[in-house]
Amino acid sequence: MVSPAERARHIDNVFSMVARPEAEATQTVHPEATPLYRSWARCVTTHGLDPARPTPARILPQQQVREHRERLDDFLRVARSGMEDMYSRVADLGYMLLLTDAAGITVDYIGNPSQEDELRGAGLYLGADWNEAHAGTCGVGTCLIERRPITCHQAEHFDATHIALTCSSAPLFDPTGELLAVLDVSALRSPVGRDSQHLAFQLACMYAQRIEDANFLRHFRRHWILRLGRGAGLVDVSGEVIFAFDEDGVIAGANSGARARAWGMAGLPGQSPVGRSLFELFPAAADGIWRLAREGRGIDEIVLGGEAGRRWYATASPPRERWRESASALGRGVREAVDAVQARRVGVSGGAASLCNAGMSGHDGDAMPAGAVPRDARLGHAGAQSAARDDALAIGPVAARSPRAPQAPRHPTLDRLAGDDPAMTRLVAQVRRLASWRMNVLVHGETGAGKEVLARAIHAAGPRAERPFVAINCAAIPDSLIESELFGYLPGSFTGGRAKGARGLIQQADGGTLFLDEIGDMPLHLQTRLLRVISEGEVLPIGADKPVPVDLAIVAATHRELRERVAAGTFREDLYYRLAGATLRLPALRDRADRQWLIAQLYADEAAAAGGHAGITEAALARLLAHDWPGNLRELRNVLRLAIVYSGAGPVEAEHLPEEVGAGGMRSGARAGMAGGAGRSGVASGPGIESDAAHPHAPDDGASAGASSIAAGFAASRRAPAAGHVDASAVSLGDGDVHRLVEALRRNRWNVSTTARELAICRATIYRQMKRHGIVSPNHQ
Ligand SMILES: Nc1ncnc2c1ncn2[C@@H]1O[C@H](COP(=O)(O)OP(=O)(O)OP(=O)(O)O)[C@@H](O)[C@H]1O
Repeated sequence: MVSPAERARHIDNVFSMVARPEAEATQTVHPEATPLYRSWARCVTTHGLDPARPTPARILPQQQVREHRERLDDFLRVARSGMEDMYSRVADLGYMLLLTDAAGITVDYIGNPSQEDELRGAGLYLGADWNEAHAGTCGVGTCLIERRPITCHQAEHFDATHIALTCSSAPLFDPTGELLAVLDVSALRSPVGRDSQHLAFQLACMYAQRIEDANFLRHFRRHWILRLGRGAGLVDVSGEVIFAFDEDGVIAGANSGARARAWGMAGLPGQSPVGRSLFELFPAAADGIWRLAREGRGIDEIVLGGEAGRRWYATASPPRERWRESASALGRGVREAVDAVQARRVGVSGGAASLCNAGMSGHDGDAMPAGAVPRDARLGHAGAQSAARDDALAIGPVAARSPRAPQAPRHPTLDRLAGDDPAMTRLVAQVRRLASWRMNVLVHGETGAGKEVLARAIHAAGPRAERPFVAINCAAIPDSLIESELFGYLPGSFTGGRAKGARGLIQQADGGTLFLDEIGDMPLHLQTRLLRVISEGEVLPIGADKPVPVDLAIVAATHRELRERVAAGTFREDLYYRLAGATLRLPALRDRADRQWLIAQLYADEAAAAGGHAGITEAALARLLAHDWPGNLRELRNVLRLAIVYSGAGPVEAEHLPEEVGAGGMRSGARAGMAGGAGRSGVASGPGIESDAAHPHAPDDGASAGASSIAAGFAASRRAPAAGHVDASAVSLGDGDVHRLVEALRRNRWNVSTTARELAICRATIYRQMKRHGIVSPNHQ
């Protein structure tokens, strides 16, 4: 209990400190407590709080607490297991734990049930509001503002009702770097000395990091993971630095440690590493990282190049989710499949592996492009594989003796982009003509159709090939960071910036190509600044008063219909015309006549990376050709990669493919027809003259209308909303994402949790999207 005399002393102290100049006041306190005294000043001047007028704990009603909890969704489950573990270590010391969201509302708590009344009275309870504006200076509220761990011990609280408490709080960030929650360890009673809380503070930091990393790994469960640490012993379980990357080595996510250190480690100026290639960041370690990732080996020591060539220990692991999902779908042990591949890789003789090699012997063991193997050799190989297997090979084996040397992924050049698809051939021919001109290019195409691959090929084919290619995903960078990422900033121009300032991505692309992916998602105010960059040829970093000249070729890409966005007023028309010097439309994979060629190309790539493989049977190829590939080339690559693993030493057979591949999904053209022509291909010389006549290979709307039951469902929904159908008036049918969402919901019988897991987004997002687009489950109509 706090005595009246202690209260009075505290109130006097707060008033006298707040009345003094900040520099003078903070000199009198523990250096780690200075943010708390800044908070006292804010409480008086900004929040209008009075330490003499106690504010009782504000506990939100259950319904509101539920809403706050729902917004955090799966994260809460991850956090809960971390909290339970932490609580088991601190319960005996009289501590309890709170988890608040970014608004300071307590969304979870664990405390001693026998103290419940006392904890509730002190606000250490579910639903309590610890936002500084309400509760005054406190661990959670001040941590939310400072965005760093903090201890608020006893009389460092602002409100006299809290001065018996001690609280240590640490922030948790989501995978994009947005503040998500605060983990707090508090006690009703504690020794007077602040140092007594040192261990509680360290535990809060450690568990916050663990929970954050667990959430990061859950979020990126479909990505490859690279962990780096300074000590070999711990890196496997708790890398200080974690990157998630895709099959091309492009970084999709970086944990707090990686965001803070990536560029220091690489010896380059500070920017978000997201969207960069790991191999661009750490060229010296590229081979080592790739080998670790591919071969799933244990911990390796690598030299990254930056930080004066310091050594780091690294582990890399393959995507967790894809393996698990497919393992259960195919009813087969992952271990067994991986072992088979590894046996082949290390050249285990005997059994299927040697038979596979024997079948290849007439070809000197060289890696052959898939599909280039003579027919009789393929049949001979298939016969050697298994007498019981009567399915002939449609795509031949890739030699086991010449695995692709571990290396950074290669980007296909223009001549590798098209087989005999007339629209793609025409597109490539036109890109060749465009490449030597200084013209901005806008690429339309569905997700995974190869927009970035095309952008890189354009860059590589032009006079800027030796200069930088800088890619930025406008949708992946949080709004709060995109401006500084793009334009850079001068020292001290915003809170949280680096002391030395940083060059923006635009400046880094000077002389080369800037690839702006998902340009349709760029916020309007940044569109205005980008327009200036393009029209004036100069960039104004944040905090600068003089612009810096830049020479850029810009390739922008989007899966949205930008012209619709212009019409809706969400995309600047003048910027659209600046970007669309030439507009290229990449066809969807299902619309391409060279599908088989592409399957062979990607298979050859994947098989070589796996150290050789035995080919693809005709039955499997038939399924691959029949599939409608909503995820386009990215999906194809993933399916082939996994099939190679599952098929072990034998060829890929139909059973090695995920169930949905070629199992009678929507047929070619249907989805593209509904998606407002996103699947059309061709090139127009300017945005104004694009028309269907310019796209002889555009899908025929008539043919697509009745194509499948799902398409028919959509057609019906245009006429009258029906059970399980979208209210078409509320939906932009040009938006492929909406279709994908509805399809996923249907596939999962409108189970939002299962759909959320499948699409790797949180349930709250799905509910939001359903509401926004008027998607109603049949159960609720
Ligand atoms: N022509 C190609 N040859 C080989 N692989 C390709 C080709 N085009 C695309 N890919 C593969 O498909 C994947 C997706 O390609 P890319 O990232 O260029 O697609 P995107 O259209 O930019 O996707 P998003 O819309 O999601 O940004 C790449 O990782 C690459 O492996």
